[in-house]
This record gives sequence, C-alpha cells and structure tokens, in this order.
Amino acid sequence: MSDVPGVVITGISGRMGQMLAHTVAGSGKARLVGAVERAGHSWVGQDLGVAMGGAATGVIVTDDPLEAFAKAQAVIDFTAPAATLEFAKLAAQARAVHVIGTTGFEPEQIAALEPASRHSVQIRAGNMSLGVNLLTKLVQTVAQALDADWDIEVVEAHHNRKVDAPSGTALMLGKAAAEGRGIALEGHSESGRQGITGARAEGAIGFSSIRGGDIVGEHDVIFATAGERLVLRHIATDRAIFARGALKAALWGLDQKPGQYDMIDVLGL
Ligand SMILES: NC(=O)C1=CN([C@@H]2O[C@H](COP(=O)(O)OP(=O)(O)OC[C@H]3O[C@@H](n4cnc5c(N)ncnc54)[C@H](OP(=O)(O)O)[C@@H]3O)[C@@H](O)[C@H]2O)C=CC1
Ligand SMILES: O=C(O)C1=N[C@H](C(=O)O)C[C@H](O)C1
Repeated sequence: MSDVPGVVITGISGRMGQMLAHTVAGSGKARLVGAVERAGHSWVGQDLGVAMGGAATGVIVTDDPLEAFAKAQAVIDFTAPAATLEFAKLAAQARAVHVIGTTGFEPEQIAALEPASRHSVQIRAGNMSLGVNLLTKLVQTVAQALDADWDIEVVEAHHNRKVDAPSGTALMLGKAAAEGRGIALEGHSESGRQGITGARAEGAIGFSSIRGGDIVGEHDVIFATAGERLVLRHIATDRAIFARGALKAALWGLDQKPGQYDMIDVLGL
C-alpha cells in the first residue's frame, strides 16, 4: 500500500470525517497518513482506529495540521469555513491537493480561498456526489429551455445538526438554474419568506430549508407555471456517496496544475 497516495482527513471526529476514514481505508487506492482534529479535542493523541471504536490503525490523531499535511499528497476537508480557510493556506504550503467539502462560506470567504490555489490544486463543491452533479447539469438545461414565467424553487432537507442554510447543494442548484436562465443568482434569489411578503418576484429563484432528525440530504428543484409543474429530485441515503466523490477528487487532483476546480471538472460532465 505504500505506493498509493497518502491522504490526510481534517475534522476526523465529524460525521464526514469518520465516513471518509472508512472510505479511504477500504479503497485500496489511497492510504490514510494523517487525521486532524482541533486542539483540546478528546481524540487528539489517540490512535484513530481506537478512537473510532475499532482496532488500532497506527494513525495518531493530531492537532498539528501542517505536520500532517507535509506527509500527504492530498487533504480532504469537511469542516467549517474558518477552519477551511486556514487549511487552504497550509495545504498550499505543503503543495498538497486540497479537497473542500465544507459549506456555509460567505462570498468574501470564497474569495479568500483563491490565493492558496496559486500553489495547490483546490477542488471545492457543495456536494461531491455523482447524482447531484448530474442534477446540476439537468437543472441548467431545463432552466435554459423554460421562460421566466416558470417559477424556480429549490427545497432542501437535512438532519437537525446542520448549521448552514440554504445548503451548499441548494446554492449549487440555484446557481445552475440562474446560469441556465442567463441571470446572476445574486440579486435574483428569495429565501426565508415570512409574513406579508408580497407576491413572488418574477424570475426569482426561491430557497426553502427543512431541518429534522437524521435526514442525510434531499433536494428538489421545482419548476412551476400555470397548469403544470416539473420536479427534479435527488435523495441521499448514505454519506458514503460524498466520501467516494471526495476521494475521487483527491486522486484526480494529483494530475492537475494548481488552480480552482469543482466536481463537474473531476467528473468531466
Ligand atoms: N460537499 C459535500 O458533498 C458535503 C459537505 N458537507 C459539509 O461538510 C461539513 C462538515 O459536515 P459534518 O461532517 O456533517 O459536520 P460535523 O459537525 O459532524 O463535523 C465537522 C468537523 O469539523 C471540525 N471543525 C469544525 N470547526 C473547526 C475548526 N474551526 N477547526 C478545526 N476543526 C473544526 C469539527 O470539530 P469539533 O467537533 O471539535 O467542532 C468536526 O470534527 C459541513 O460544512 C457540511 O455542510 C457534508 C456532507 C457532504
Ligand atoms: O451538512 C450536510 O450533511 C450536507 N451538506 C452538504 C450541503 O450543504 O449541501 C451536502 C449534503 O447535502 C449533506
């Protein structure tokens, strides 16, 4: 296994961190060479396998990301925007591919990721699954075919621990719809409706969020006009789809020049 690329996972104790650890270990295409958690976390200093309730792996969880990144060819990062901004700089320093699954960025945080991508391959997507990335292409095609008298609404549902809304996927789908329609999403989106909102703005792209229980991730894009409605839907039932996509992105990134990429690039869609 020592001839396959080495991968570091950040936010290792998280839902995606643990799923990624299983995916990388079982892939035969990469090996886990580092696992990062924040300073003070109870897993730091422990063997990762033991911390996850299994057999020892020889990978000790660390709170020193740069030391871990320096040993790896790729970093897979599903954490939080502030952490990802720091990890981007360190991945660039280590010249490691940086796969970013984190969502919830403000526009200025997205802009702040760019300098690091001059020195490293950065692959970022609000959803790493094949199904959702295919859906974005479908949404763009349908939006392009329909006039603005078809209202577009994106409805997303997630588990009750999710901290950002609308989801990164919903924003990807909204952006694809806006591109299909030939408008910018900024200035044409409506979300969080409440009270006397007035009639729906013509041409707007609407967002609604549901949070409950253990929903992995569900997205509907609704095209509605007088007399008919078209609904495009993706349902995730297993986080493994995101982890497999992220690992695919990491391996793809090894052959790319520094710069910013997304899953449409990785999947060649
Ligand atoms: N692009 C995609 O396909 C997908 C994206 N996501 C996104 O991935 C992210 C993580 O999701 P999920 O695993 O469910 O979340 P969790 O809350 O389960 O895990 C997040 C992990 O990141 C760590 N973390 C958070 N902030 C920091 C920080 N400032 N410094 C260091 N570590 C930090 C957390 O540590 P601690 O517990 O100590 O806070 C935790 O280990 C979210 O943004 C989510 O939307 C999720 C699924 C798919
Ligand atoms: O937080 C999650 O869980 C998920 N986040 C991503 C998003 O914001 O769209 C992807 C997926 O839907 C799960």
